[in-house]
Amino acid sequence: MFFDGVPMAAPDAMYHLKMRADTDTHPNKVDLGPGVYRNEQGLCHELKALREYEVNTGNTNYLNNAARIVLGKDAKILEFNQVASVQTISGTGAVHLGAMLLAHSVPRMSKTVYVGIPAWGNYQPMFKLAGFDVRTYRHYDKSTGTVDWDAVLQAVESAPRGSIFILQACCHNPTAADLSEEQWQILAREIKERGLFPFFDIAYQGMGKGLEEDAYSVRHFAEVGLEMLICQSFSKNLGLYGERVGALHAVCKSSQAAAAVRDQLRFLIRATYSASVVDVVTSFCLHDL
Ligand SMILES: Cc1ncc(COP(=O)(O)O)c(C=O)c1O
Repeated sequence: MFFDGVPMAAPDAMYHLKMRADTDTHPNKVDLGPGVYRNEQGLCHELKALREYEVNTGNTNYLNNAARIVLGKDAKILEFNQVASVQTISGTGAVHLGAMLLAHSVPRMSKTVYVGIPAWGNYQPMFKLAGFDVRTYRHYDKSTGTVDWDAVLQAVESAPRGSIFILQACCHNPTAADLSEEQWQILAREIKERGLFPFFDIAYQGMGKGLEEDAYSVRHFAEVGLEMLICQSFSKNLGLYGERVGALHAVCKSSQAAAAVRDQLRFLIRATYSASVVDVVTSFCLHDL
């Protein structure tokens, strides 16, 4: 009786495409959907960029290494304990937890989120579920095949103070159109001046120009002193899709603020899926980078 009136949920184009691909019986079928490629031996392809990266800290702690990979080995904010990091259920779990944190645990946070379109299809449903008002602007100019920079700037200039901007740090999904370093610098300046909040998603670090170059935006924003969230996925770059390995980092202004944000994240994780499983699947991968 209660469930009788439940309508079907909104269709998901990706899900239907996957269903059709799964049932396709073509003998030469190749599934490129999940963004994890296998080599001739059927093993996950390891990226050179990752193999070359060394975490010379002598520290095998997963979260510490994950933070160093995205923020840089010598990031001052890490030294000063200004970053609250938690393990998440991959990149998607990081975006979800980040949205929950901003919605429920940060009293001063705005309820308005900006997303440049086209975008990864999960941002809008996740932020709407968390109670945000999602506004869109044009990220991509089809006629030039590049970022619609004027539209990006216009969105930033017209957004109410405190608005959240979802930013893909590299390898933009689905357009592959990334901002240049100079554009990231301008954007950081604008975001800072206008009191906006950057919400970074980095799901492909190492798969664009290189592990360090792909994190330029995040590191620059940290360097100029912006608070932000960073959603990190190791699904594609470490070939750990099935294991759901990710992290959420909150860059704060002080170690005291970071401790409080970490505690709020602990609370949200406990209320959602109980615990983070740190150092189980992952430490061996990151240790060997
Ligand atoms: C831009 C972007 N962010 C986040 C994710 C989520 O990644 P994960 O598979 O680690 O949940 C994806 C996956 O396709 C993505 O393309």
